[in-house]
Amino acid sequence: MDATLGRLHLITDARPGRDPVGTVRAALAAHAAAGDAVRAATGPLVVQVRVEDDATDLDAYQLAVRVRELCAAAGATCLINDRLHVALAVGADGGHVGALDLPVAAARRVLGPGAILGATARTSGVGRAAIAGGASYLGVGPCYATSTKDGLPSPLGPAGLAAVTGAVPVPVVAIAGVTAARVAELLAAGAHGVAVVGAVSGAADPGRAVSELLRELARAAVDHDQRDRDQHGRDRQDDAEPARGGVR
Ligand SMILES: Cc1ncc(COP(=O)(O)OP(=O)(O)O)c(N)n1
Ligand SMILES: Cc1ncsc1CCOP(=O)(O)O
Ligand SMILES: [Mg+2]
Repeated sequence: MDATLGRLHLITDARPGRDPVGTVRAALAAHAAAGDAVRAATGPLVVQVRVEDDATDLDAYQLAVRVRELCAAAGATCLINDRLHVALAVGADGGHVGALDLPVAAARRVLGPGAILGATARTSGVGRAAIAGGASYLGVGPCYATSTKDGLPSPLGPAGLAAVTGAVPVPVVAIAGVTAARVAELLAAGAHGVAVVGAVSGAADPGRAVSELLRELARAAVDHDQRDRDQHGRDRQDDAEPARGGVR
């Protein structure tokens, strides 16, 4: 697992009437104000710059420049959705591609070996192919119904998510319809983290929404690590004990 990939991915909401830069500022402030334990468990905030499909490259670039500056000053990770030339132009940490974007292997060639590269996958087969092409994490969804993107297939739910997380060796970020209340079940299904648009952009207080998401992610990650340690402890004990009826 990539230890440096943060668990909370905030995707910008660039629909008319939204304030993506203000929301990013509020999110970065909430992350900075979170306790040390929460920040240690959740890692750096990841901000993914996503604009509407019909936005111009100039719009995308101008938003990306501002978000990249804010992220750099705060130690956050900045990724660019779809438009990898914009990622290169602003010096982002990486990018995210899906089925209608550059193929993953081509995206890897564009971004170079050191960049973070996310790829969308709804199945383990697509996920494995993306990893073979150079993806460093997978965005898996829609996990639940969402109102911020049209035309998606039916939601995978935690069971569909688990079918992917159980089959791949890279961090999985659960997306669509994610709320703080759903974080625990998503991490229990094997997700490393979550990506959100509406839960933060549509909140009355985006900073507070980020604080709640971080708190739930930290709690679930710590629970999950503890379960892992317990399980490995049991495995070690089982290995040490001779099989029943065996020679003692
Ligand atoms: C973390 C994460 N997961 C999935 C997506 C969706 O990417 P894609 O399928 O290419 O759809 P668009 O976002 O480009 O409309 C994502 N952006 N981030
Ligand atoms: C970009 C994207 N891809 C799948 S859902 C989505 C938007 C995020 O969904 P939500 O607003 O429900 O967090
Ligand atoms: Mg895309």
